Amino acid sequence: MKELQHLNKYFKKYWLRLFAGIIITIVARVFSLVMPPYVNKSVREVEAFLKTEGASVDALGGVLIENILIILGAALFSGFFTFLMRQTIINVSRYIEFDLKNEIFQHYQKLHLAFYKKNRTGDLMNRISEDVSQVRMYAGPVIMYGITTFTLFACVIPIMFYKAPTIAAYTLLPLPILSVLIYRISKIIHKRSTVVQEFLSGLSTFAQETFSGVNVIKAYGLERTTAEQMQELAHEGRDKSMDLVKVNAWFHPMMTLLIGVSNLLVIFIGGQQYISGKIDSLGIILEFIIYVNMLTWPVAIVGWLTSVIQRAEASQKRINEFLNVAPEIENSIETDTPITGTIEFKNVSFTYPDTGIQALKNVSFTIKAGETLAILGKTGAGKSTILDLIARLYDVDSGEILIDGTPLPSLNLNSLRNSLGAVPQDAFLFSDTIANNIKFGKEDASSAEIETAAKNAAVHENIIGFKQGYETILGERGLTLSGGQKQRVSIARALIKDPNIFLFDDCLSAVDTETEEKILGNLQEASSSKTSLIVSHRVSSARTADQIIILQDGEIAQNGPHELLLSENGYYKELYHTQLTDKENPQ
Ligand SMILES: Nc1ncnc2c1ncn2[C@@H]1O[C@H](COP(=O)(O)OP(=O)(O)OP(=O)(O)O)[C@@H](O)[C@H]1O
Repeated sequence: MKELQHLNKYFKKYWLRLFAGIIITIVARVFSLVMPPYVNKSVREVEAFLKTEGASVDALGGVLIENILIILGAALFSGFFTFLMRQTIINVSRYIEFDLKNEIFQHYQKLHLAFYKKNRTGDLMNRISEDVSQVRMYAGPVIMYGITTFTLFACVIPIMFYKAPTIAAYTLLPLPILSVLIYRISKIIHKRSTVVQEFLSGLSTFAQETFSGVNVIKAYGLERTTAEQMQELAHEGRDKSMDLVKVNAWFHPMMTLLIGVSNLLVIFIGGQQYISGKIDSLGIILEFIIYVNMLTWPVAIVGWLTSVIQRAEASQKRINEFLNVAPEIENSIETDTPITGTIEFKNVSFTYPDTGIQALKNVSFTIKAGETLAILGKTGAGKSTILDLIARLYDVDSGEILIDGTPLPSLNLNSLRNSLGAVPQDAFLFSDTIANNIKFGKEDASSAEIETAAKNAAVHENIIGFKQGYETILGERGLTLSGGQKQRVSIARALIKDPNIFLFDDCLSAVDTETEEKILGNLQEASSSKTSLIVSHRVSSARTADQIIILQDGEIAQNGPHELLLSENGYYKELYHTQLTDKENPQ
Protein backbone atom coordinates (compact mmCIF):
# COMPACT_ATOMS: atom_id res chain seq x y z
CA MET A 1 0.00 0.00 0.00
CA LYS A 2 3.08 2.24 0.09
CA GLU A 3 2.72 3.30 -3.53
CA LEU A 4 -0.97 4.12 -3.13
CA GLN A 5 -0.11 6.69 -0.48
CA HIS A 6 0.41 9.01 -3.42
CA LEU A 7 -3.38 9.29 -3.56
CA ASN A 8 -3.71 10.56 0.01
CA LYS A 9 -3.41 14.17 -1.16
CA TYR A 10 -6.46 13.61 -3.35
CA PHE A 11 -8.39 11.93 -0.55
CA LYS A 12 -7.63 15.01 1.55
CA LYS A 13 -8.81 17.27 -1.27
CA TYR A 14 -12.17 15.49 -1.52
CA TRP A 15 -12.51 14.47 2.14
CA LEU A 16 -15.93 16.08 2.64
CA ARG A 17 -17.57 14.24 -0.26
CA LEU A 18 -15.85 11.03 0.77
CA PHE A 19 -17.00 11.40 4.35
CA ALA A 20 -20.58 12.08 3.19
CA GLY A 21 -20.29 9.04 0.89
CA ILE A 22 -19.18 6.80 3.75
CA ILE A 23 -22.08 7.90 6.00
CA ILE A 24 -24.55 7.45 3.12
CA THR A 25 -23.18 3.96 2.41
CA ILE A 26 -23.67 2.94 6.04
CA VAL A 27 -27.21 4.37 6.10
CA ALA A 28 -28.09 2.55 2.83
CA ARG A 29 -26.97 -0.78 4.30
CA VAL A 30 -28.74 -0.21 7.61
CA PHE A 31 -32.04 0.37 5.75
CA SER A 32 -31.52 -2.90 3.87
CA LEU A 33 -31.42 -4.71 7.23
CA VAL A 34 -35.03 -3.86 7.98
CA MET A 35 -36.45 -6.49 5.62
CA PRO A 36 -35.30 -9.87 7.10
CA PRO A 37 -36.78 -9.46 10.64
CA TYR A 38 -40.06 -8.27 9.14
CA VAL A 39 -40.22 -11.35 6.92
CA ASN A 40 -39.61 -13.43 10.03
CA LYS A 41 -42.27 -11.46 11.91
CA SER A 42 -44.81 -11.98 9.11
CA VAL A 43 -44.25 -15.76 9.12
CA ARG A 44 -44.72 -15.81 12.87
CA GLU A 45 -48.00 -13.87 12.54
CA VAL A 46 -49.21 -16.46 10.01
CA GLU A 47 -48.07 -19.34 12.26
CA ALA A 48 -49.88 -17.76 15.23
CA PHE A 49 -52.98 -17.28 13.08
CA LEU A 50 -52.95 -20.95 12.06
CA LYS A 51 -52.54 -22.09 15.65
CA THR A 52 -55.28 -19.85 17.07
CA GLU A 53 -58.79 -20.97 16.44
CA GLY A 54 -61.21 -18.26 15.36
CA ALA A 55 -58.46 -15.69 14.73
CA SER A 56 -59.52 -12.85 12.48
CA VAL A 57 -58.29 -12.99 8.87
CA ASP A 58 -58.79 -9.24 8.56
CA ALA A 59 -56.55 -8.59 11.55
CA LEU A 60 -53.86 -10.83 10.04
CA GLY A 61 -54.22 -9.07 6.65
CA GLY A 62 -53.86 -5.69 8.36
CA VAL A 63 -50.65 -6.71 10.15
CA LEU A 64 -49.19 -8.27 7.00
CA ILE A 65 -49.93 -5.16 4.91
CA GLU A 66 -48.31 -3.05 7.60
CA ASN A 67 -45.19 -5.27 7.44
CA ILE A 68 -45.13 -5.17 3.66
CA LEU A 69 -45.32 -1.36 3.69
CA ILE A 70 -42.45 -1.15 6.18
CA ILE A 71 -40.33 -3.53 4.03
CA LEU A 72 -41.19 -1.54 0.91
CA GLY A 73 -40.41 1.79 2.55
CA ALA A 74 -37.06 0.52 3.86
CA ALA A 75 -36.18 -0.89 0.42
CA LEU A 76 -37.01 2.46 -1.19
CA PHE A 77 -34.83 4.34 1.29
CA SER A 78 -32.04 1.81 0.89
CA GLY A 79 -32.26 2.17 -2.91
CA PHE A 80 -32.25 5.97 -2.71
CA PHE A 81 -29.20 6.03 -0.44
CA THR A 82 -27.44 3.47 -2.66
CA PHE A 83 -27.96 5.90 -5.53
CA LEU A 84 -26.50 8.73 -3.45
CA MET A 85 -23.61 6.47 -2.42
CA ARG A 86 -22.60 6.01 -6.06
CA GLN A 87 -23.10 9.70 -6.73
CA THR A 88 -20.63 10.61 -4.01
CA ILE A 89 -17.95 7.91 -3.82
CA ILE A 90 -17.81 6.95 -7.51
CA ASN A 91 -17.83 10.64 -8.47
CA VAL A 92 -14.88 11.26 -6.16
CA SER A 93 -13.00 8.42 -7.85
CA ARG A 94 -13.68 10.05 -11.24
CA TYR A 95 -12.38 13.41 -9.94
CA ILE A 96 -9.25 11.68 -8.65
CA GLU A 97 -8.82 9.94 -12.00
CA PHE A 98 -9.07 13.31 -13.75
CA ASP A 99 -6.60 14.97 -11.36
CA LEU A 100 -4.13 12.10 -11.61
CA LYS A 101 -4.23 12.11 -15.41
CA ASN A 102 -3.58 15.86 -15.41
CA GLU A 103 -0.74 15.47 -12.92
CA ILE A 104 0.93 12.80 -15.06
CA PHE A 105 0.41 14.73 -18.29
CA GLN A 106 1.85 17.94 -16.85
CA HIS A 107 4.79 15.99 -15.50
CA TYR A 108 5.39 14.32 -18.88
CA GLN A 109 5.56 17.75 -20.46
CA LYS A 110 8.32 18.86 -18.12
CA LEU A 111 10.47 15.81 -18.83
CA HIS A 112 13.60 15.76 -20.86
CA LEU A 113 13.80 14.61 -24.49
CA ALA A 114 16.02 11.72 -23.40
CA PHE A 115 13.07 10.42 -21.34
CA TYR A 116 10.97 10.19 -24.49
CA LYS A 117 13.74 8.36 -26.30
CA LYS A 118 14.10 5.87 -23.48
CA ASN A 119 10.38 5.12 -23.07
CA ARG A 120 8.04 4.03 -25.80
CA THR A 121 4.99 6.16 -26.59
CA GLY A 122 2.73 3.14 -26.00
CA ASP A 123 4.11 2.82 -22.48
CA LEU A 124 3.56 6.51 -21.74
CA MET A 125 -0.01 6.23 -23.01
CA ASN A 126 -0.66 3.05 -21.05
CA ARG A 127 0.39 4.56 -17.77
CA ILE A 128 -1.81 7.62 -18.21
CA SER A 129 -4.85 5.60 -19.31
CA GLU A 130 -4.84 1.91 -18.28
CA ASP A 131 -2.87 2.30 -15.06
CA VAL A 132 -4.87 5.32 -13.95
CA SER A 133 -8.09 3.33 -14.52
CA GLN A 134 -6.78 0.55 -12.28
CA VAL A 135 -5.89 3.08 -9.61
CA ARG A 136 -9.38 4.62 -9.88
CA MET A 137 -10.84 1.27 -8.87
CA TYR A 138 -9.01 1.67 -5.57
CA ALA A 139 -10.17 5.24 -5.08
CA GLY A 140 -13.85 4.41 -5.74
CA PRO A 141 -15.23 0.90 -5.93
CA VAL A 142 -12.81 -0.46 -3.31
CA ILE A 143 -13.92 2.17 -0.80
CA MET A 144 -17.60 1.76 -1.67
CA TYR A 145 -17.70 -2.03 -1.59
CA GLY A 146 -15.25 -2.14 1.31
CA ILE A 147 -17.55 -0.05 3.52
CA THR A 148 -20.64 -1.93 2.33
CA THR A 149 -18.99 -5.22 3.25
CA PHE A 150 -17.73 -3.97 6.58
CA THR A 151 -21.14 -2.53 7.56
CA LEU A 152 -22.96 -5.72 6.60
CA PHE A 153 -20.47 -7.93 8.43
CA ALA A 154 -20.57 -5.72 11.51
CA CYS A 155 -24.37 -5.76 11.64
CA VAL A 156 -25.51 -9.07 10.16
CA ILE A 157 -23.08 -11.51 11.82
CA PRO A 158 -23.84 -10.39 15.43
CA ILE A 159 -27.60 -10.42 14.64
CA MET A 160 -27.32 -13.98 13.29
CA PHE A 161 -25.39 -15.21 16.32
CA TYR A 162 -27.78 -13.43 18.65
CA LYS A 163 -30.85 -14.98 17.04
CA ALA A 164 -29.66 -18.56 16.37
CA PRO A 165 -25.97 -19.23 17.11
CA THR A 166 -25.85 -22.82 15.78
CA ILE A 167 -27.48 -22.02 12.42
CA ALA A 168 -25.23 -18.95 12.18
CA ALA A 169 -22.06 -20.97 12.75
CA TYR A 170 -22.96 -23.61 10.14
CA THR A 171 -24.19 -21.24 7.47
CA LEU A 172 -21.24 -18.87 7.73
CA LEU A 173 -18.80 -21.75 7.42
CA PRO A 174 -18.61 -21.90 3.56
CA LEU A 175 -18.26 -18.13 3.17
CA PRO A 176 -14.52 -17.76 3.95
CA ILE A 177 -13.87 -20.63 1.49
CA LEU A 178 -15.82 -18.63 -1.09
CA SER A 179 -13.73 -15.55 -0.36
CA VAL A 180 -10.41 -17.37 -0.75
CA LEU A 181 -11.57 -19.05 -3.97
CA ILE A 182 -12.71 -15.78 -5.50
CA TYR A 183 -9.38 -14.22 -4.56
CA ARG A 184 -7.49 -17.05 -6.27
CA ILE A 185 -9.67 -16.91 -9.38
CA SER A 186 -9.43 -13.08 -9.55
CA LYS A 187 -5.63 -13.38 -9.49
CA ILE A 188 -5.59 -15.95 -12.28
CA ILE A 189 -8.07 -13.84 -14.28
CA HIS A 190 -5.87 -10.80 -13.80
CA LYS A 191 -2.71 -12.64 -14.86
CA ARG A 192 -4.33 -14.01 -17.98
CA SER A 193 -6.06 -10.76 -18.89
CA THR A 194 -2.71 -8.94 -18.58
CA VAL A 195 -1.27 -11.44 -21.06
CA VAL A 196 -4.23 -10.81 -23.39
CA GLN A 197 -3.87 -7.01 -22.97
CA GLU A 198 -0.16 -7.08 -23.74
CA PHE A 199 -0.78 -9.30 -26.70
CA LEU A 200 -3.52 -7.02 -28.00
CA SER A 201 -1.31 -3.94 -27.73
CA GLY A 202 1.37 -5.80 -29.72
CA LEU A 203 -1.25 -6.77 -32.27
CA SER A 204 -2.47 -3.20 -32.68
CA THR A 205 1.12 -1.93 -33.00
CA PHE A 206 1.64 -4.47 -35.80
CA ALA A 207 -1.61 -3.42 -37.50
CA GLN A 208 -0.79 0.27 -37.09
CA GLU A 209 2.68 -0.12 -38.58
CA THR A 210 1.23 -2.15 -41.43
CA PHE A 211 -1.30 0.56 -42.25
CA SER A 212 1.24 3.38 -41.90
CA GLY A 213 3.75 1.55 -44.07
CA VAL A 214 1.17 0.34 -46.59
CA ASN A 215 3.05 2.12 -49.43
CA VAL A 216 6.23 0.13 -48.75
CA ILE A 217 4.28 -3.12 -48.32
CA LYS A 218 2.54 -2.65 -51.66
CA ALA A 219 5.70 -1.49 -53.43
CA TYR A 220 7.55 -4.63 -52.31
CA GLY A 221 4.53 -6.90 -52.93
CA LEU A 222 4.47 -8.02 -49.30
CA GLU A 223 0.67 -8.06 -48.87
CA ARG A 224 0.53 -11.84 -48.62
CA THR A 225 3.39 -12.18 -46.14
CA THR A 226 1.90 -9.44 -43.98
CA ALA A 227 -1.53 -11.08 -44.08
CA GLU A 228 0.05 -14.40 -43.03
CA GLN A 229 1.89 -12.74 -40.15
CA MET A 230 -1.36 -11.12 -39.06
CA GLN A 231 -3.17 -14.44 -39.19
CA GLU A 232 -0.51 -16.10 -37.07
CA LEU A 233 -0.83 -13.36 -34.50
CA ALA A 234 -4.61 -13.64 -34.56
CA HIS A 235 -4.41 -17.38 -33.86
CA GLU A 236 -2.07 -16.79 -30.96
CA GLY A 237 -4.46 -14.12 -29.65
CA ARG A 238 -7.40 -16.52 -29.89
CA ASP A 239 -5.55 -19.13 -27.77
CA LYS A 240 -4.66 -16.58 -25.13
CA SER A 241 -8.25 -15.29 -25.00
CA MET A 242 -9.57 -18.83 -24.67
CA ASP A 243 -7.31 -19.36 -21.64
CA LEU A 244 -8.94 -16.33 -20.06
CA VAL A 245 -12.46 -17.37 -20.97
CA LYS A 246 -11.92 -20.76 -19.33
CA VAL A 247 -11.12 -19.25 -15.92
CA ASN A 248 -13.86 -16.66 -16.27
CA ALA A 249 -16.30 -19.48 -16.86
CA TRP A 250 -15.57 -20.86 -13.38
CA PHE A 251 -16.48 -17.65 -11.59
CA HIS A 252 -20.29 -17.63 -11.65
CA PRO A 253 -20.94 -21.36 -11.28
CA MET A 254 -18.72 -21.40 -8.21
CA MET A 255 -20.51 -18.45 -6.68
CA THR A 256 -23.88 -20.11 -7.32
CA LEU A 257 -22.64 -23.40 -5.89
CA LEU A 258 -21.39 -21.87 -2.67
CA ILE A 259 -24.52 -19.75 -2.19
CA GLY A 260 -26.54 -22.90 -2.78
CA VAL A 261 -24.52 -24.83 -0.17
CA SER A 262 -25.06 -22.05 2.38
CA ASN A 263 -28.79 -21.96 1.67
CA LEU A 264 -29.01 -25.73 1.97
CA LEU A 265 -27.20 -25.59 5.30
CA VAL A 266 -29.64 -22.99 6.61
CA ILE A 267 -32.58 -25.12 5.57
CA PHE A 268 -31.05 -28.39 6.81
CA ILE A 269 -29.71 -27.18 10.18
CA GLY A 270 -32.66 -24.80 10.67
CA GLY A 271 -35.12 -27.60 9.81
CA GLN A 272 -33.48 -29.97 12.31
CA GLN A 273 -33.58 -27.31 15.01
CA TYR A 274 -37.21 -26.59 14.29
CA ILE A 275 -38.13 -30.27 14.48
CA SER A 276 -36.24 -30.65 17.75
CA GLY A 277 -37.95 -27.50 19.07
CA LYS A 278 -34.74 -25.48 19.47
CA ILE A 279 -36.22 -22.70 17.39
CA ASP A 280 -39.83 -21.77 17.71
CA SER A 281 -40.66 -20.55 14.19
CA LEU A 282 -39.93 -21.24 10.51
CA GLY A 283 -39.63 -17.48 10.15
CA ILE A 284 -36.08 -17.58 11.48
CA ILE A 285 -35.06 -19.94 8.65
CA LEU A 286 -36.42 -17.49 6.10
CA GLU A 287 -34.68 -14.60 7.85
CA PHE A 288 -31.39 -16.49 7.74
CA ILE A 289 -31.74 -17.35 4.06
CA ILE A 290 -32.05 -13.62 3.36
CA TYR A 291 -28.98 -12.89 5.53
CA VAL A 292 -26.91 -15.53 3.78
CA ASN A 293 -27.81 -14.09 0.39
CA MET A 294 -27.04 -10.60 1.66
CA LEU A 295 -23.60 -11.71 2.82
CA THR A 296 -22.60 -13.74 -0.23
CA TRP A 297 -21.67 -10.83 -2.48
CA PRO A 298 -19.72 -8.93 0.18
CA VAL A 299 -17.81 -12.11 1.01
CA ALA A 300 -17.04 -12.74 -2.64
CA ILE A 301 -16.08 -9.13 -2.95
CA VAL A 302 -13.47 -9.37 -0.17
CA GLY A 303 -11.51 -11.66 -2.49
CA TRP A 304 -12.10 -9.41 -5.47
CA LEU A 305 -11.18 -6.27 -3.51
CA THR A 306 -7.88 -7.80 -2.44
CA SER A 307 -6.87 -8.46 -6.01
CA VAL A 308 -8.09 -5.01 -7.15
CA ILE A 309 -5.97 -3.36 -4.45
CA GLN A 310 -2.95 -5.41 -5.57
CA ARG A 311 -3.49 -4.35 -9.18
CA ALA A 312 -3.96 -0.70 -8.17
CA GLU A 313 -0.75 -0.86 -6.14
CA ALA A 314 1.15 -2.29 -9.12
CA SER A 315 -0.29 0.37 -11.45
CA GLN A 316 0.46 3.21 -9.05
CA LYS A 317 4.01 1.87 -8.78
CA ARG A 318 4.38 2.19 -12.54
CA ILE A 319 2.89 5.70 -12.45
CA ASN A 320 5.17 6.73 -9.57
CA GLU A 321 8.22 5.49 -11.51
CA PHE A 322 7.54 8.22 -14.07
CA LEU A 323 6.34 10.82 -11.58
CA ASN A 324 9.61 10.38 -9.70
CA VAL A 325 11.72 11.18 -12.77
CA ALA A 326 12.96 14.69 -12.07
CA PRO A 327 12.87 17.14 -14.99
CA GLU A 328 16.53 17.71 -15.93
CA ILE A 329 15.96 21.17 -17.31
CA GLU A 330 14.77 23.21 -14.35
CA ASN A 331 13.31 26.68 -14.53
CA SER A 332 14.91 28.34 -11.54
CA ILE A 333 13.98 31.90 -12.50
CA GLU A 334 10.39 32.83 -11.67
CA THR A 335 10.25 36.33 -13.16
CA ASP A 336 10.19 37.08 -16.89
CA THR A 337 13.55 37.85 -18.48
CA PRO A 338 13.13 39.82 -21.73
CA ILE A 339 15.43 38.75 -24.55
CA THR A 340 16.92 40.86 -27.35
CA GLY A 341 18.95 38.27 -29.19
CA THR A 342 22.75 38.43 -28.80
CA ILE A 343 23.98 34.86 -28.56
CA GLU A 344 27.40 33.81 -27.34
CA PHE A 345 28.88 30.30 -27.16
CA LYS A 346 31.95 30.09 -24.90
CA ASN A 347 33.93 26.85 -25.24
CA VAL A 348 30.78 24.78 -25.36
CA SER A 349 31.13 20.98 -25.31
CA PHE A 350 28.22 18.58 -25.29
CA THR A 351 27.82 14.81 -25.23
CA TYR A 352 24.41 13.15 -25.68
CA PRO A 353 23.83 11.31 -22.41
CA ASP A 354 22.04 8.29 -23.94
CA THR A 355 24.43 7.55 -26.82
CA GLY A 356 27.62 8.96 -25.35
CA ILE A 357 28.27 10.70 -28.68
CA GLN A 358 30.22 13.93 -28.26
CA ALA A 359 28.37 16.25 -30.63
CA LEU A 360 30.18 19.54 -29.85
CA LYS A 361 33.77 20.23 -28.80
CA ASN A 362 34.89 23.62 -27.53
CA VAL A 363 32.57 25.60 -29.77
CA SER A 364 32.83 29.39 -29.43
CA PHE A 365 31.17 32.13 -31.46
CA THR A 366 29.18 35.30 -30.98
CA ILE A 367 26.25 36.54 -32.98
CA LYS A 368 24.89 39.99 -32.30
CA ALA A 369 21.18 40.77 -32.04
CA GLY A 370 19.71 41.23 -35.52
CA GLU A 371 22.49 39.30 -37.29
CA THR A 372 22.25 36.09 -39.28
CA LEU A 373 24.49 33.11 -38.64
CA ALA A 374 24.61 30.20 -41.08
CA ILE A 375 25.89 26.84 -39.89
CA LEU A 376 27.14 24.39 -42.50
CA GLY A 377 28.88 21.08 -42.28
CA LYS A 378 28.62 17.43 -43.16
CA THR A 379 25.79 15.34 -41.78
CA GLY A 380 26.29 14.48 -38.11
CA ALA A 381 28.70 17.42 -37.62
CA GLY A 382 26.64 18.84 -34.73
CA LYS A 383 24.66 21.61 -36.45
CA SER A 384 21.21 20.75 -35.04
CA THR A 385 22.78 20.26 -31.63
CA ILE A 386 23.76 23.94 -31.54
CA LEU A 387 20.11 24.93 -32.09
CA ASP A 388 18.85 22.43 -29.49
CA LEU A 389 21.28 23.84 -26.93
CA ILE A 390 20.07 27.41 -27.59
CA ALA A 391 16.47 26.25 -26.99
CA ARG A 392 17.79 24.61 -23.81
CA LEU A 393 16.44 21.22 -24.75
CA TYR A 394 19.71 20.00 -23.21
CA ASP A 395 22.17 21.64 -20.83
CA VAL A 396 25.82 21.89 -21.87
CA ASP A 397 28.51 19.69 -20.27
CA SER A 398 31.13 22.40 -20.13
CA GLY A 399 31.48 25.97 -21.30
CA GLU A 400 28.62 28.44 -21.34
CA ILE A 401 25.91 29.78 -23.61
CA LEU A 402 24.92 33.40 -22.98
CA ILE A 403 22.01 35.31 -24.40
CA ASP A 404 22.26 39.10 -24.02
CA GLY A 405 25.18 38.41 -21.68
CA THR A 406 23.14 36.17 -19.31
CA PRO A 407 23.93 32.44 -19.02
CA LEU A 408 20.98 30.30 -20.20
CA PRO A 409 20.22 28.74 -16.78
CA SER A 410 19.76 32.27 -15.39
CA LEU A 411 17.03 33.04 -17.91
CA ASN A 412 13.38 32.27 -17.33
CA LEU A 413 12.74 29.14 -19.42
CA ASN A 414 9.39 30.40 -20.72
CA SER A 415 10.85 33.78 -21.69
CA LEU A 416 13.64 31.97 -23.53
CA ARG A 417 11.37 29.58 -25.41
CA ASN A 418 8.80 32.33 -26.16
CA SER A 419 11.52 34.40 -27.78
CA LEU A 420 12.44 31.55 -30.15
CA GLY A 421 10.85 30.67 -33.48
CA ALA A 422 12.15 27.19 -34.21
CA VAL A 423 11.64 25.34 -37.47
CA PRO A 424 12.88 21.79 -36.93
CA GLN A 425 14.42 19.55 -39.55
CA ASP A 426 11.42 17.23 -39.79
CA ALA A 427 8.45 19.55 -39.65
CA PHE A 428 5.66 18.14 -37.51
CA LEU A 429 2.13 19.15 -38.41
CA PHE A 430 -0.96 18.26 -36.38
CA SER A 431 -4.07 16.57 -37.78
CA ASP A 432 -5.86 19.89 -37.93
CA THR A 433 -6.55 22.68 -40.44
CA ILE A 434 -3.64 24.43 -42.13
CA ALA A 435 -4.74 27.70 -40.48
CA ASN A 436 -4.63 26.13 -37.01
CA ASN A 437 -1.25 24.58 -37.75
CA ILE A 438 0.14 28.00 -38.59
CA LYS A 439 -1.69 29.61 -35.65
CA PHE A 440 0.06 27.18 -33.34
CA GLY A 441 2.81 29.81 -33.17
CA LYS A 442 0.35 32.52 -32.10
CA GLU A 443 -3.04 31.39 -30.89
CA ASP A 444 -4.85 34.71 -31.30
CA ALA A 445 -3.57 35.38 -34.84
CA SER A 446 -6.06 36.88 -37.31
CA SER A 447 -6.72 35.45 -40.79
CA ALA A 448 -4.74 38.33 -42.29
CA GLU A 449 -1.73 37.51 -40.10
CA ILE A 450 -1.95 33.84 -41.08
CA GLU A 451 -2.02 34.79 -44.74
CA THR A 452 0.94 37.17 -44.43
CA ALA A 453 2.99 34.48 -42.69
CA ALA A 454 2.06 31.96 -45.39
CA LYS A 455 2.98 34.45 -48.12
CA ASN A 456 6.36 35.11 -46.55
CA ALA A 457 6.95 31.37 -46.34
CA ALA A 458 5.97 31.11 -50.04
CA VAL A 459 3.23 28.60 -49.36
CA HIS A 460 0.15 30.83 -49.75
CA GLU A 461 -0.30 29.99 -53.43
CA ASN A 462 -0.23 26.26 -52.67
CA ILE A 463 -2.75 26.64 -49.86
CA ILE A 464 -5.31 28.59 -51.85
CA GLY A 465 -4.97 25.95 -54.54
CA PHE A 466 -6.57 23.38 -52.19
CA LYS A 467 -10.35 23.13 -52.34
CA GLN A 468 -10.81 24.22 -48.74
CA GLY A 469 -7.85 26.61 -48.66
CA TYR A 470 -6.66 27.39 -45.15
CA GLU A 471 -9.42 25.18 -43.70
CA THR A 472 -7.95 22.06 -45.35
CA ILE A 473 -7.44 19.32 -42.77
CA LEU A 474 -3.98 17.77 -42.70
CA GLY A 475 -2.80 14.43 -41.43
CA GLU A 476 -4.20 10.95 -41.23
CA ARG A 477 -7.76 11.68 -42.29
CA GLY A 478 -6.86 14.72 -44.36
CA LEU A 479 -4.57 15.93 -47.02
CA THR A 480 -0.93 14.92 -47.20
CA LEU A 481 1.39 17.83 -47.96
CA SER A 482 4.59 17.38 -49.90
CA GLY A 483 7.85 17.59 -47.95
CA GLY A 484 8.52 21.13 -49.22
CA GLN A 485 4.98 22.31 -48.43
CA LYS A 486 5.26 20.89 -44.92
CA GLN A 487 8.53 22.75 -44.39
CA ARG A 488 7.02 26.00 -45.56
CA VAL A 489 3.89 25.68 -43.35
CA SER A 490 6.31 25.07 -40.50
CA ILE A 491 8.25 28.23 -41.44
CA ALA A 492 4.97 30.21 -41.52
CA ARG A 493 4.28 28.92 -38.00
CA ALA A 494 7.59 30.36 -36.79
CA LEU A 495 7.17 33.65 -38.67
CA ILE A 496 3.71 34.37 -37.24
CA LYS A 497 5.16 34.11 -33.74
CA ASP A 498 7.37 37.12 -34.53
CA PRO A 499 10.12 36.03 -32.10
CA ASN A 500 13.45 37.73 -31.52
CA ILE A 501 15.48 34.68 -32.46
CA PHE A 502 14.83 32.37 -35.41
CA LEU A 503 16.23 28.83 -35.47
CA PHE A 504 15.91 27.35 -38.96
CA ASP A 505 17.16 23.76 -39.00
CA ASP A 506 17.75 22.71 -42.59
CA CYS A 507 14.18 23.74 -43.23
CA LEU A 508 14.56 24.51 -46.92
CA SER A 509 16.11 21.21 -47.91
CA ALA A 510 12.96 19.98 -49.65
CA VAL A 511 12.26 23.10 -51.72
CA ASP A 512 13.81 23.96 -55.08
CA THR A 513 16.53 26.63 -55.17
CA GLU A 514 14.24 29.19 -56.78
CA THR A 515 11.65 28.94 -53.98
CA GLU A 516 14.52 28.85 -51.51
CA GLU A 517 15.77 32.20 -52.79
CA LYS A 518 12.30 33.67 -52.64
CA ILE A 519 11.78 32.51 -49.06
CA LEU A 520 15.23 33.69 -47.98
CA GLY A 521 14.48 37.12 -49.48
CA ASN A 522 11.17 37.26 -47.54
CA LEU A 523 12.86 36.03 -44.39
CA GLN A 524 15.48 38.72 -44.63
CA GLU A 525 12.73 41.32 -44.70
CA ALA A 526 10.58 39.70 -42.03
CA SER A 527 13.51 39.00 -39.78
CA SER A 528 15.75 41.95 -40.54
CA SER A 529 15.87 43.05 -36.90
CA LYS A 530 15.92 39.50 -35.59
CA THR A 531 18.75 37.13 -34.83
CA SER A 532 18.61 34.19 -37.23
CA LEU A 533 20.48 30.90 -37.18
CA ILE A 534 20.20 28.95 -40.39
CA VAL A 535 21.43 25.38 -40.51
CA SER A 536 21.84 24.20 -44.06
CA HIS A 537 23.67 22.02 -46.55
CA ARG A 538 23.43 24.65 -49.28
CA VAL A 539 25.71 27.59 -49.86
CA SER A 540 22.72 29.45 -51.31
CA SER A 541 21.12 29.57 -47.86
CA ALA A 542 24.32 30.83 -46.26
CA ARG A 543 25.92 33.31 -48.63
CA THR A 544 24.02 36.39 -47.41
CA ALA A 545 24.56 35.60 -43.73
CA ASP A 546 26.65 37.98 -41.61
CA GLN A 547 28.67 35.04 -40.39
CA ILE A 548 29.11 31.46 -41.51
CA ILE A 549 30.38 28.60 -39.35
CA ILE A 550 31.64 25.36 -40.80
CA LEU A 551 31.38 22.50 -38.35
CA GLN A 552 33.49 19.38 -38.63
CA ASP A 553 33.04 16.55 -36.14
CA GLY A 554 31.63 18.93 -33.56
CA GLU A 555 34.40 21.52 -33.95
CA ILE A 556 34.44 24.84 -35.75
CA ALA A 557 36.67 24.40 -38.81
CA GLN A 558 36.00 27.75 -40.47
CA ASN A 559 34.29 30.93 -39.36
CA GLY A 560 33.63 34.20 -41.20
CA PRO A 561 31.50 35.87 -43.86
CA HIS A 562 30.97 34.43 -47.36
CA GLU A 563 33.79 36.36 -49.07
CA LEU A 564 36.35 35.41 -46.46
CA LEU A 565 35.46 31.72 -46.51
CA LEU A 566 35.58 31.72 -50.31
CA SER A 567 39.10 33.04 -50.19
CA GLU A 568 40.20 30.16 -47.93
CA ASN A 569 40.77 26.62 -49.07
CA GLY A 570 38.36 24.37 -47.25
CA TYR A 571 34.92 22.80 -47.06
CA TYR A 572 33.02 26.01 -47.88
CA LYS A 573 34.96 26.78 -51.04
CA GLU A 574 34.61 23.16 -52.20
CA LEU A 575 30.90 23.14 -51.49
CA TYR A 576 30.46 26.47 -53.27
CA HIS A 577 32.14 25.22 -56.42
CA THR A 578 30.36 21.87 -56.41
CA GLN A 579 26.96 23.51 -55.98
CA LEU A 580 27.77 26.24 -58.51
CA THR A 581 28.72 23.60 -61.07
CA ASP A 582 25.52 21.65 -60.31
CA LYS A 583 23.47 24.78 -60.82
CA GLU A 584 25.21 25.72 -64.04
CA ASN A 585 25.07 22.19 -65.46
CA PRO A 586 21.88 20.64 -64.16
CA GLN A 587 21.58 16.93 -65.10
N1 LIG B 1 18.90 13.06 -29.61
C1 LIG B 1 20.09 12.52 -29.78
N2 LIG B 1 20.52 11.57 -28.94
C2 LIG B 1 21.73 11.03 -29.11
N3 LIG B 1 22.61 11.34 -30.07
C3 LIG B 1 22.25 12.27 -30.96
C4 LIG B 1 20.96 12.91 -30.85
N4 LIG B 1 20.85 13.80 -31.85
C5 LIG B 1 22.01 13.73 -32.54
N5 LIG B 1 22.85 12.83 -32.01
C6 LIG B 1 24.21 12.52 -32.48
O1 LIG B 1 24.98 13.70 -32.33
C7 LIG B 1 25.77 13.94 -33.49
C8 LIG B 1 25.44 15.32 -34.06
O2 LIG B 1 24.13 15.32 -34.51
P1 LIG B 1 23.39 16.59 -35.15
O3 LIG B 1 21.96 16.21 -35.35
O4 LIG B 1 23.67 17.78 -34.34
O5 LIG B 1 24.12 16.68 -36.57
P2 LIG B 1 23.78 17.59 -37.80
O6 LIG B 1 25.04 18.27 -38.18
O7 LIG B 1 22.60 18.44 -37.53
O8 LIG B 1 23.43 16.48 -38.89
P3 LIG B 1 22.41 16.57 -40.14
O9 LIG B 1 22.99 17.51 -41.11
O10 LIG B 1 22.37 15.16 -40.65
O11 LIG B 1 21.11 17.03 -39.57
C9 LIG B 1 25.45 12.82 -34.45
O12 LIG B 1 26.52 11.89 -34.38
C10 LIG B 1 24.19 12.19 -33.97
O13 LIG B 1 24.18 10.81 -34.16
